[in-house]
Amino acid sequence: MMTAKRINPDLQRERDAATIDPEELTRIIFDGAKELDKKRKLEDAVFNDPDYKSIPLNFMSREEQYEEGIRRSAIAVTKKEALGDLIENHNDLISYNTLACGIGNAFFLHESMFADSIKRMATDELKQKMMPLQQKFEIIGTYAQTEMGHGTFLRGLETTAHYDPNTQEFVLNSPTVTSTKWWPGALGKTSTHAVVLAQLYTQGKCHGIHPFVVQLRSLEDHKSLPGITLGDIGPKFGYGANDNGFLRLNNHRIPRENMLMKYSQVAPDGTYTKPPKAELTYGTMTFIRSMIVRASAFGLARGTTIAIRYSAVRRQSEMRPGEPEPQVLSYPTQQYKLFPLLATAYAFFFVQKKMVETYSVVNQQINDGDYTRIQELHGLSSGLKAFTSWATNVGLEICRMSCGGHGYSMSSGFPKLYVDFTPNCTYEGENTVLLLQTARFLVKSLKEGKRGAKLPGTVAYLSSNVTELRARATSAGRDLKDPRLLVALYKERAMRQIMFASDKVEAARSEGLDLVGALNRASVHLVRAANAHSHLLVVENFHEKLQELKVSQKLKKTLLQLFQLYALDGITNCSGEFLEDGILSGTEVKAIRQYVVELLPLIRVNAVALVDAFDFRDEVLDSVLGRYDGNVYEELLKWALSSPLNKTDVHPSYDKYLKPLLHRNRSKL
Ligand SMILES: CCCCCCCCCCCCCC(=O)SCCNC(=O)CCNC(=O)[C@H](O)C(C)(C)COP(=O)(O)OP(=O)(O)OC[C@H]1O[C@@H](n2cnc3c(N)ncnc32)[C@H](O)[C@@H]1OP(=O)(O)O
Ligand SMILES: Cc1cc2nc3c(=O)[nH]c(=O)nc-3n(C[C@H](O)[C@H](O)[C@H](O)COP(=O)(O)OP(=O)(O)OC[C@H]3O[C@@H](n4cnc5c(N)ncnc54)[C@H](O)[C@@H]3O)c2cc1C
Repeated sequence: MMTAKRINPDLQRERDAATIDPEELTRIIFDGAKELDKKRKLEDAVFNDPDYKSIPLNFMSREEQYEEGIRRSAIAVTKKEALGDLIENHNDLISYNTLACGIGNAFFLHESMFADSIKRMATDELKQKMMPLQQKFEIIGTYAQTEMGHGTFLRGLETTAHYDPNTQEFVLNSPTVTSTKWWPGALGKTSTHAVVLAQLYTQGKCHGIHPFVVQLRSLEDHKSLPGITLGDIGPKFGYGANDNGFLRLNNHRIPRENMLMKYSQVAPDGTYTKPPKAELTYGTMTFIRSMIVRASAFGLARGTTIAIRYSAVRRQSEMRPGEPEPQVLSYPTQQYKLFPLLATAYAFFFVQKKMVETYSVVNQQINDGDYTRIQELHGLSSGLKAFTSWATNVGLEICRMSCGGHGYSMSSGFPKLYVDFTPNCTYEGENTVLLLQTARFLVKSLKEGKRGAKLPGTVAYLSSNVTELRARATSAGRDLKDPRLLVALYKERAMRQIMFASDKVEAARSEGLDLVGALNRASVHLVRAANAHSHLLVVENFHEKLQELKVSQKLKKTLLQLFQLYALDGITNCSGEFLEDGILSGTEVKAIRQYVVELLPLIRVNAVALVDAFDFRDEVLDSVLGRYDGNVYEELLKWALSSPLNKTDVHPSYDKYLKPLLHRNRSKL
């Protein structure tokens, strides 16, 4: 990671003063020395390969970005084969693709949602036919669910698949403008196939949305097939290299076997068999939601790395005449902007591990036909996806602004980081909608808990009552920095928010509203409750990790400080919810505000080491401000000089427009 170049002395001083060894922490983040070694070898394989060099994305047109994305994605597939053991699991594959494809992985959906849908929901016969083609990249697939008119409300999708028993085919149609599939990644120009979600009609009855494998383009010349109209939806906020697309189907026929029929079936004569659980169709979305928690951790880690390194290098404002200008990292207000986000990034790293573990356990149970934990997984993944992606989205903007003017330059890396991250709040389930799903599960769990039912792990606390929770908090003592007390406080806050929202639902019900109407009337409270619950899970999990980790005393102390900062700062940001039921007194909230300020200089000692521990190579960070060597100013100048506008001293527009303007009165003189 370290280059032979001179390290900026301010940054070097920060590293020399650190009390922790960042490498010890890096090994924890990346699941041990072996995995870390693999990650670094993968990075070497990509960054030492000249085929993966591109000119900066910011200097390319959209068409050039798309072509470059395809070029890199295609060579990544072939080069991957030579990497052997370096790609052992799904995480390795994602890491490799992210590195290799750089500006945009054209095959993300091919290897995730398309492959997962088939593995999860196809019959064995269809799997045997499709999976080798998918794995060998003889076809390219995507996931076409969202339509122009509906993304959230899946039951409202309008694409139809009518079964024709005479030919044993489904006939697919886009009956309205709003039924046009719209947004799916790699749909416009790249994919040859898609898993298409459509309303299934057989024997004159609609059975709701079901997934079908549909071929879109010829495997000979890549032309779209008859009955298929495809295209790119145009430039977006970000993701310039990706061809998010539209699709219209006009009497397009596919064989009956192309329906994903593991759980629900249409027999050759058209007889329909429903799935054991309708939600099984939604499993692929749950899988990606759990991955977005990981993306949130990495996104915030990247933003804080840039902002904290740059803040150590940047000096601004003589405090007293003649004194050296301080590093901006020395200002408490700068620390207050950045260190809670740094602590949040660590909290998210730990919770994403928990999310992935829970996902794989429950997913295995589902594969084995045990559906008892589907709802818990849905509540957990929806809540954590929304909670973490929103926090990262907000955090990245704070990081950018903390870099002053240079944060606004593309060279900072923030514009691309932000525009590519922010759709995590929208795709794979819009965040408000997902928190409402979590809340629905919480309200139900609270009710069941009151009836004495045994509740699953993440909501087990809802079978207690607030008096018990308060007693537990009291027995933890009243040291407001004690992790056990902090977890107990968050638990009571979540419980009370859930109770409050549930009471509002009940009140609306008693006024005669049906459940849906009552949930809608109480929805603002429900979102708050789901947020409080997800916040608790992050805090509680961080605390558990602190207890489990076998690390040096110095690192333990630093992680404890990060935990305290995360938990205490979280309280100050939502203090109303802790005050309104007397969970904390006004005096205690004021004390907590002061503790947050007191933690800042303690974290400062290790701030640079803590971001170094995220182990982003400069090529990955792609930021002049966040460089490991801190040589920001020299590189800013180089970056500007490489701008195409600076290719010539006099731009052609001078002769076209400026000269006629400037010289227009000359003849008159
Ligand atoms: C480093 C890592 C990199 C990673 C990078 C990532 C990049 C990613 C790139 C990605 C590119 C982007 C790719 C894309 O964007 S792909 C498109 C993604 N689209 C969406 O996510 C659509 C969001 N909408 C829905 O999911 C549903 O329609 C919702 C959930 C809103 C409502 O649904 P619906 O109106 O039908 O139903 P209902 O509310 O009456 O509820 C009915 C019942 O169903 C249960 N239920 C609902 N859902 C689930 C579930 N999943 N598991 C288990 N259960 C579930 C629910 O609890 C309820 O149960 P009950 O209460 O009745 O018992
Ligand atoms: C970059 C990107 C990539 C994408 N890739 C894919 C892909 O590969 N495949 C695919 O199928 N789709 C894809 N999508 C589509 C994406 O999944 C949807 O946009 C997303 O699910 C949100 O749905 P929507 O656009 O209908 O939003 P809407 O539901 O229209 O949301 C608009 C507003 O309405 C609110 N709202 C909606 N319903 C409710 C409710 N019930 N209660 C309260 N508030 C509500 C929302 O909170 C939001 O504020 C992609 C989108 C983007 C931006």
